[in-house]
Amino acid sequence: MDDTDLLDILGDGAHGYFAGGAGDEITLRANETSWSQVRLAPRVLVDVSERDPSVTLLGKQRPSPIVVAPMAYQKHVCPDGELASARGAARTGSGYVLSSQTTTAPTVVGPEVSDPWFQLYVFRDRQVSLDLVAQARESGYEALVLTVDFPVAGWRERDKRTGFRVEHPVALNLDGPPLTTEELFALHDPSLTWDDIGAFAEAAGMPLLLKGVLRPDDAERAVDAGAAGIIVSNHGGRQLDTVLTGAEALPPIVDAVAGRADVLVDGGIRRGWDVAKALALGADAALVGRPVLWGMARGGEEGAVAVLEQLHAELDSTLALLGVPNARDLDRGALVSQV
Ligand SMILES: Cc1cc2nc3c(=O)[nH]c(=O)nc-3n(C[C@H](O)[C@H](O)[C@H](O)COP(=O)(O)O)c2cc1C
Ligand SMILES: CCCCCCC(=O)C(=O)O
Repeated sequence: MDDTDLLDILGDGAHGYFAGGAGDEITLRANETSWSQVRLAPRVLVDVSERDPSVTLLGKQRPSPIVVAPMAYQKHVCPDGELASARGAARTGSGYVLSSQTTTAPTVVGPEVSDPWFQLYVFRDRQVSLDLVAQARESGYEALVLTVDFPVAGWRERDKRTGFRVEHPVALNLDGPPLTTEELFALHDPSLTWDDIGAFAEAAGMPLLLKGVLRPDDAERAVDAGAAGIIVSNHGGRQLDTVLTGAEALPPIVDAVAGRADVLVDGGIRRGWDVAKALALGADAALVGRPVLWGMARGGEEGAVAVLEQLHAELDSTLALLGVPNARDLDRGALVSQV
């Protein structure tokens, strides 16, 4: 996809922050290529005249397996910020996760989309995080996504070069001039451990998902700690460079979890057939990040809708051509290694 216009639209600082990854950006690139290396094995002569992309998530039927990933500071992408992405999700039947680094209040975004989830970071001032949990619960969010792959920020050379400064996330109630990403990231609590997860699960009062898990043993520990779901993710290649990709990490995690919790995946999902591959490898849903931001940068809410509509149309085409008309029937039998 030609994205040379994005640098002009966003400028060097914002473009570097939103598009960039950690280190040499090896994982950032691998995220996309590893989906393209998973090969589909279509079945022929199947009646595909009716297709159904719906899936079950947290015990509830959802119209789509596509979920908009939590992403920070969206007013730097387009003036409507998180309202544009949330409305895009609502208009296309996609799921939606609001970042705790939102530039639009959770109370304002929540009513725009059905069954939104709220993503949480744990700050050094734990009360700030607990207040956010209470706010999410009172605003009707369906689930809490606790991101666990950010004890410290990744080594992000683009941000170091540009010194990009961020409009304050509304949920943090900060005064004063905009901060650099490094200053904001320093608010994180690097001492968070498994011992703390139970307390957050209890405070949540709603299903808890852990986002940023890449190992089967950690996934099992998350389930034992009470997680209702796991999001297999390397944070879009923005944390530790050269780690494994979502496509690589997913199958052993699905096997380890063995149906005891929902498993979602993200990183580099760019096409509807990537979504189908994620489901075939055992995911219950797939999150999409940057493509939604690029739609917003080009066309605000309409741009987000266009990106999500295209992903859904590609998924529909994949279900038909693969000979698996119902997304919930996708399994490893649809992949080359199983033929
Ligand atoms: C600009 C940007 C900001 C992000 N902010 C958050 C965040 O606030 N919380 C979080 O859990 N993940 C955050 N992520 C990670 C995404 O939720 C997701 O894991 C990743 O973007 C998926 O990869 P993709 O962009 O290749 O689709 C962010 C990603 C990007 C690109
Ligand atoms: C306390 C600020 C943390 C913001 C992290 C946003 C993010 O996840 C990312 O940039 O990646």
